[in-house]
Amino acid sequence: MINIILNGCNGRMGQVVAKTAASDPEVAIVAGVDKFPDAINNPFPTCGALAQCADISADAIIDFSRPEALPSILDYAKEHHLAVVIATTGMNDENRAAIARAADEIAVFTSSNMSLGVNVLIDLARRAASVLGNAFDIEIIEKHHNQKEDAPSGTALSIAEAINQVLLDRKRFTYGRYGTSAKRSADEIGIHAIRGGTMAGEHSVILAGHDEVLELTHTAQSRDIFAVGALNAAKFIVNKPAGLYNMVDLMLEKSAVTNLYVSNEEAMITLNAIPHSARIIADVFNSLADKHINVDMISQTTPVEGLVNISFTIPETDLNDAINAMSRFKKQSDSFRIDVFGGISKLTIEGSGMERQPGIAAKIFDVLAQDDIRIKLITTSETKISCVIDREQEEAAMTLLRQAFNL
Ligand SMILES: NC(=O)C1=CN([C@@H]2O[C@H](COP(=O)(O)OP(=O)(O)OC[C@H]3O[C@@H](n4cnc5c(N)ncnc54)[C@H](OP(=O)(O)O)[C@@H]3O)[C@@H](O)[C@H]2O)C=CC1
Ligand SMILES: O=C(O)C1=N[C@H](C(=O)O)C[C@H](O)C1
Repeated sequence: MINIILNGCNGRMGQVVAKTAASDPEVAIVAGVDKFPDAINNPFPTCGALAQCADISADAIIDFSRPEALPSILDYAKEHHLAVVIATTGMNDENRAAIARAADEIAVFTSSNMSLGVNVLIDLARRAASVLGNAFDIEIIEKHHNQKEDAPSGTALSIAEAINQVLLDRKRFTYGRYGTSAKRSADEIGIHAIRGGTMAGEHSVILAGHDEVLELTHTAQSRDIFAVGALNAAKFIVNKPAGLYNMVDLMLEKSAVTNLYVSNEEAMITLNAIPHSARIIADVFNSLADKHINVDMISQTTPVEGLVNISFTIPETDLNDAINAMSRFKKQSDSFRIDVFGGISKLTIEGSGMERQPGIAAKIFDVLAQDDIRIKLITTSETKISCVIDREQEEAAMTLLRQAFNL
């Protein structure tokens, strides 16, 4: 259970976060803070200032209030070693510097938009700008309810900053456009704020070129998405080391491992003590290719006294042909030996966030060690780790890995 102090609890977002938390068994709002604490009868103690929460035991603070609240939040969190989720927008450079300093001591999560969709929009906008950004005009339009205090929205600024990053900071931001000499120049990103009614939030990125327009839009259909995102952020940073975290970190952790699958139609061959010669090694794989044998995993040891071991997997049905093809290399060294492993399974653990998430391989080794499941061959790429194990241990390995990675 994660115990949360909710700053700005009586506001629009504060109330939605409190309601969302009430139906989430993993979190509890243990206290709220707002300027006028008695304005709403909350189902948790509500104080007029964070300092009055001193006797309340908590793990994290979630803040949906005003930038003015920031210094007291950071001071309180540092003093009580709490993680902080800052969702409040309209922060100035001084606020951002204070957040960066606090992140040396505590875990701080910031995002101008806690929804998953907007963070994907930012990624898409960045990609579109990297291809079109110097030839197309880029404009951002945001629409919000008539009670919003800051303009443009924090999200619109995050989108503009992300786009400008890929354009090497070559664009300046133009806020609205008015007048008789308002013709657009090429070095602008236009940012426009619309206010009205109860709109929860809409952000569009327009890339306008000659005779074509690409428009990317995200619409928040309720505030629930921000509340769910903020609670997920709290779950994510509690117990994390001090540092600055954001939605990309959260999404990467979630996507670190997304797939686990097994294939058991392969066999493995190890060529022991083959000369470390580029020509001979090329010939090994040419002889397999000549017999139309599809090689999957390949791993080579570092050379010792001019010899290496090479292991590879092939379809089990091609095993005899492969052994025959390899026997011609017997004369290449006195100690040359072919080891053949049938009855193997290849486990593949996959996830697009893997390359930026340390500890995945360690976790796999740890998990398999619980049942003394020994890896015979391992290969990795940015998004995959494949391990060959004995087929009779396949079921146990799959169960352990599924549990460990919640798959
Ligand atoms: N990152 C995200 O995903 C999202 C961020 N936001 C941001 O969250 C913030 C709040 O939005 P919203 O809930 O709509 O705004 P509201 O004005 O409805 O709520 C803010 C609440 O905080 C109170 N407050 C003001 N100052 C303090 C303080 N120093 N300490 C504690 N409470 C204080 C306000 O009181 P009073 O009204 O009396 O001043 C109000 O009750 C905004 O900056 C908004 O842009 C909003 C949605 C999503
Ligand atoms: O004030 C709001 O309502 C919102 N504020 C955030 C912002 O400024 O970007 C996020 C969301 O769009 C709603």
